[in-house]
Amino acid sequence: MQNLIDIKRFEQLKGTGELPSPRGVALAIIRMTQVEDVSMGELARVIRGDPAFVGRLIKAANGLVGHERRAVVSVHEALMMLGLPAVRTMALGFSLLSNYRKGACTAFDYTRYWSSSLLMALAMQALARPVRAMAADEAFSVGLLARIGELALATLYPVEFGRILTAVRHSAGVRQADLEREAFALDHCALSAAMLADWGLPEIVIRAVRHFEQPATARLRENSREHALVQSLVLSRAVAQICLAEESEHAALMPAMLRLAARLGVSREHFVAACDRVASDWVEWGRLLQFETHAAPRFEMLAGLGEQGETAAPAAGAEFAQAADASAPAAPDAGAQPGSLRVLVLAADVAERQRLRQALEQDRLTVFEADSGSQGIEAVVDLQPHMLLVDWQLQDIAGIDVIRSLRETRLGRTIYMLLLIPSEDDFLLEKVLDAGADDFVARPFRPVLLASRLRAARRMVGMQLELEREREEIRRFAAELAISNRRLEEVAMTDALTGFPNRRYALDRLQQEWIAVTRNLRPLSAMIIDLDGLKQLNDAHGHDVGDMVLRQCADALRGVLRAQDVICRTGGDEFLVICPDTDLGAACHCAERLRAAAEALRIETGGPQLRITVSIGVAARDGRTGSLDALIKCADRGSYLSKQRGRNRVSALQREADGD
Ligand SMILES: Nc1nc2c(ncn2[C@@H]2O[C@H](COP(=O)(O)OP(=O)(O)OP(=O)(O)O)[C@@H](O)[C@H]2O)c(=O)[nH]1
Repeated sequence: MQNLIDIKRFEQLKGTGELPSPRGVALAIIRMTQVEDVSMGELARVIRGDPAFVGRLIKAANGLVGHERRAVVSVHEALMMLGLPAVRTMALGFSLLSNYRKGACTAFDYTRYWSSSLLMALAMQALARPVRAMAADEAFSVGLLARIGELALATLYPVEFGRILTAVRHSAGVRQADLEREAFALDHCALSAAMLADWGLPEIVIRAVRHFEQPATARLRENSREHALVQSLVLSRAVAQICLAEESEHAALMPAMLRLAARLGVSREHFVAACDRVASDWVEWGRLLQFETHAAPRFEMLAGLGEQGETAAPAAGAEFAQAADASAPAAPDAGAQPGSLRVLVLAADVAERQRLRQALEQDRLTVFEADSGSQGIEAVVDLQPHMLLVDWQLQDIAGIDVIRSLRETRLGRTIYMLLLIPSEDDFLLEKVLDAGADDFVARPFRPVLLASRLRAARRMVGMQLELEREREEIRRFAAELAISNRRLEEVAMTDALTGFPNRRYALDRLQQEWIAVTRNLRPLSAMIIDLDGLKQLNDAHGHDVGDMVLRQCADALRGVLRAQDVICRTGGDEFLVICPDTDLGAACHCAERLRAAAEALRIETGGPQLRITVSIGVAARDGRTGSLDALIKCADRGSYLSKQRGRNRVSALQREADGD
């Protein structure tokens, strides 16, 4: 991760407390789903607290079911269908969507941003099954959040980011990411990736989000899952762009999209049907989220145009055309086999290319063509073929020079290269070997000979792919180990009853906050919350009921907590709340809200309805609390004082000492 994003810079931005972040019920859902043993029943109960989220969750689950099965109608079913990780990320996405629909950056079109993100979410979901880069349930949220860095920049730097957007709009050739790096020391792609990493999304997703706007820079292996994920994002972005584009631009955008889909192994028929479904789902989602969605294009019709319009220029400003390369060499028809090997034929003569294509296709290879060296090298980067068949002389350059320069690149070293030579002459053969070709085919070109050469090529490519698969297995294994280590760490830091971070986490976190505020002289407060009379409740109703009281009280406190505060369970009936960037007055105000929430709570036990109150002590970092220990003790004494004064109240020793 270190070389993907500048962690230090991200921490600075995070430290401002102004990065888009989830709130309220969504925050509660996210915290709950971080705990492995959270029950579906508990989760469903919290989710029902947000009727808007209920609707969106059920709708997303129905998007997965497709039309073959009975529709999902309850929260419980939706949870079973989607699973915890997907629900978690979905809560995150929808919470951001609800809370950041408007903002201060006047040049940033918030509605269009979310409309486009929603389209990407739907397209990712539709592509997940045929492409198999990731589970469809998670794909939705990945699409929704893939460009969150832009929203973050609009939120953090409304004026400066607005200026950049305006500059990009008015001057062709200026790249948004370059200007962002100049102004903010990181661009929106890096920021999106850092935010997703911070929210705990899997590493493969983070890397894909980091690179999908400039896939060529990522240098990914063609058959890897990561490559498929990046390309799915590129394609989903293209679907979003075409849905939002003017009608006059549709025909120009379609061919590149169809080519990309074919390269991902998605047949034309399947892709067009998926796009039409995305377009109609988008309109429905628009209604649910109260977004304006205009009539989406009819993909069926555009696909027809795409067949005739392969050479049409991309529309001005169409970002996708840059990523998908509208001038890519002629791709095969939808017949491209998802698992078949790709061979790129570089030959100047059209008739010869045609003959080679026939022979290669008979051998079940997927054939791409180009006629010049420069076009060929671009095509190699774009298509990453398994084999290359290069003619002795191309339009602009000798075949051996193409091979030689490709062999100097990492990508070129993995391709099996055959050179077509004019005759089987010793001098030529020496040159072939010198240039780094793996084999040759001499003229006059004989299909039987080519077939035997291809057999050797297949064996070599097969061995190489096998090796890569093994490497990928090892990488995946290492990643799984890292994830399970992380889970263990999380479990060790989490209180099982409430799902809150535990005492160990609280002290670590408080220590970090203490160091941070000492450095930048910002306020910091803490509070100790102690439940009143839990022993009596335990004695009267049993320990199980005592547990219910603890859990429901914890939920109530979490429900009214501000987004930046962290609540932890530090003892049997004791909680610690860390309030960064908060002075004593503001902390007392929060404490009062927490106290009132506990008092208003009616605890359902399945038997009698119970009530509980809490005693709170508040302390802020100042000259009198010169150490972390002193801060905690001061808050603790405050809570003791609240008990002494009759419970159900908030006390702050520092405020009393100041006579407030
Ligand atoms: N049900 C349940 N009870 C717990 C848990 N942890 C601690 N307790 C109980 O909480 C009670 C705390 O008792 P005390 O410290 O006397 O506090 P209290 O009864 O809340 O009374 P005051 O704090 O004086 O208002 C004890 O009876 C503990 O057994 C738990 O996880 N579940």
